[in-house]
Amino acid sequence: MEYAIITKDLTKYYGDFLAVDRVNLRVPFNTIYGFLGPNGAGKTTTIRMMCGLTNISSGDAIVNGHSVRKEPEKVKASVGVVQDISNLYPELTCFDNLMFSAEMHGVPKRLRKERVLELLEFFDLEDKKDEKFANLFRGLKRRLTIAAALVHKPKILLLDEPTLVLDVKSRRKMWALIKALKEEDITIFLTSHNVYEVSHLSERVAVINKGRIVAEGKPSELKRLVPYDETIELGVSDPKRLLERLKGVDVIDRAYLDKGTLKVVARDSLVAIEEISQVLREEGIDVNFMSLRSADMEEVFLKIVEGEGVGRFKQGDLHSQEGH
Ligand SMILES: Nc1ncnc2c1ncn2[C@@H]1O[C@H](COP(=O)(O)OP(=O)(O)OP(=O)(O)O)[C@@H](O)[C@H]1O
Repeated sequence: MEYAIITKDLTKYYGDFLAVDRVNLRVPFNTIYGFLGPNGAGKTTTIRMMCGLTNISSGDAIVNGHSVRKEPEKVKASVGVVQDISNLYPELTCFDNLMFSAEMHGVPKRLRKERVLELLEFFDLEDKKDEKFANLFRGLKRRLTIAAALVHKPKILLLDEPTLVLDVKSRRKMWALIKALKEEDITIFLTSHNVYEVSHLSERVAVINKGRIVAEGKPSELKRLVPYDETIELGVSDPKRLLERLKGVDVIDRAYLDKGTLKVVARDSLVAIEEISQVLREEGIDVNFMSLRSADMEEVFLKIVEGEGVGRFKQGDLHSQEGH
């Protein structure tokens, strides 16, 4: 099988500090590949090495068939990269930002406008064309930043924490866009520290902790290891009444009371929140708090390290892929 990205003992030292330790990954073409890890695990550093934004200390990455060490220019032409901080200009309009990005990426002048309009349409930003980047809401800013990384039609998109600090709705919109990009034959390598997000979006997942890959496999294998469902947590004036009313709601899988807090697990949390809000209004129940949480990374690592029900989802599985 041909791979979009192969890393071979990819390693990074910052001075004496080992930030990424012999990482070996294989990302097939036309997949969404999730790279999961807590803060400081080495996700950003790995992405930056993959596209030549930071030097590799040892090992190499082969991206779209090109070695980052030997052919960095070919790698740069093959990838779009979106880091957590946007590189766009606040005072420029969306259109001008994309035009400038097209120029920077070497898109021939005669093709730029057409490409930019195409991207504005794809990212549902046509009505923001003449709006300054600074005036956009966060979710739209993130969308435009991704659009800017795609001006040169790269085959591979590296996305660093694409939904960090987005609200629930913007996050869902971003997920839909990421899936739509895959349909355009773009391979997506995305980092996240959100277990639910990575499991929901990706076809394969690698887990990194303290610079080392601790597990690799399919999300279903990860799910066996850690229950990563999102839970809606509610503090309300009449939890029993609310619980009773939620029993017949189709999208809700489980609802239960835990020390006075109502916990709800649903197939689609966003739809469930809308349904719950409706019931709250109808019943005149007051809300003290409502939050959404998924399994945190600490739980994930404890389970992986303890080897609880690890099954095939292990570092070893990574090597067994090579035979296929
Ligand atoms: N320029 C640098 N100089 C020294 N140490 C660095 C540098 N950049 C990152 N590090 C360290 O390397 C480790 C990995 O950082 P990295 O940013 O790659 O992690 P991450 O998984 O992306 O985390 P986050 O989600 O917090 O960005 C961290 O311990 C970080 O403090």
